Amino acid sequence: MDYEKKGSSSFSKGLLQSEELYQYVLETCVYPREPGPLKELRDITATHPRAVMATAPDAGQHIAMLLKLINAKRTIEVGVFTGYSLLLTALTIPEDGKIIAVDMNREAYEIGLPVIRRAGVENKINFIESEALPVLDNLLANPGNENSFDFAFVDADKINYSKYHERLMKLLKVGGIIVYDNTLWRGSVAMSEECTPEVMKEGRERTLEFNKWLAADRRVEISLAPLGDGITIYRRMH
Ligand SMILES: C[S@@+](CC[C@H](N)C(=O)[O-])C[C@H]1O[C@@H](n2cnc3c(N)ncnc32)[C@H](O)[C@@H]1O
Ligand SMILES: O=c1cc(-c2ccc(O)cc2)oc2c(O)c(O)ccc12
Repeated sequence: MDYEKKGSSSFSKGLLQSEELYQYVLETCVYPREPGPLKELRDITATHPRAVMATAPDAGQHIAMLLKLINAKRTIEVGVFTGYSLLLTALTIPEDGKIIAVDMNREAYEIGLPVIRRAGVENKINFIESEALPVLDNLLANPGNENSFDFAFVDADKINYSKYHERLMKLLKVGGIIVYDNTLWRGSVAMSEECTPEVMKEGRERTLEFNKWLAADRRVEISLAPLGDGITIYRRMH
C-alpha cells in the first residue's frame, strides 16, 4: 500500500488482503444498496483534498444496520467532516429521530449540507460547531440527558477517544451502542514500529493504547469489525 497517496482518489479504503477483494465487497454488497444521496455525497467528497477522512461505505453500511437493529432514535456524532456518516444516520433513523452532530470545523459540513437538504433530513440534525468535549460536558450538565441516547459514532481526534468514551457511557442508555472509527489505523496496529511509515506512527500508538484500554472495560460488550479502517462496536451492558 502506498501511504503517500493519502487523499488521492487511488487511496484504498479497505484492510482486506487485496484491493480486488475490497472492490468485490463494495461492488457486490455495498454500492448497489447505497442510497442515492449517500453516493452523491461520496462522489462530491472524493474531490476534497482530505477525502481519505470520510467514513468508508462498507463501514457505513454496517453502522446503518446497527442503527436499525436497535431502533436508534437519539444519536450523537463526533466528527462530521462532509457528513457521509451523518447523512447515513439521518437517512436511517425514524422521522422523529434526532442527531447531535459535533465538529470543530463547519467548512466541510457546508459541502455536504446541500445534499442533506435535498435528501429531506436536515430537520433531524442539530449541528454544533465546537470542540467535542465541551459539548458532551454540556449535555451531561443536564441530568435528563443521562442514559438517554441510543447510539454514538466517534470519528474525530484519536487522542480524546478515551475521554469521549467516559462521557458517552453516561449519556448512553443501557443497551446503547458506541462505534469508534479507525481502530485498525490502516492496518498499522499489527505492524512493528520499525515497519510503520513515519506518518502513521503517532496514530498507531494512540490506536494501540485506546484499543487495549477499551478491551479492558467490563461495562461493555465489544466487537472489532475490519470494515473500512476498522470500526469497534461497544454495547453498554449495565
Ligand atoms: C475523520 S473526519 C470525520 C469523517 C466523517 N465521519 C465522515 O463520514 O465523513 C474527522 C472530523 O473530526 C473533526 N474533529 C477533529 N478533532 C475534533 C475535536 N476535538 N472536536 C470536534 N471535532 C473534531 C475534524 O474537524 C474532522 O472534520
Ligand atoms: O488518514 C486517515 C485515514 C482514514 C481512513 C482510512 C481508511 C478508511 O477506510 C477510512 C478512513 O481516516 C482518517 C481519520 O478518520 C482521521 O480522523 C484522520 C486521518 C485519517
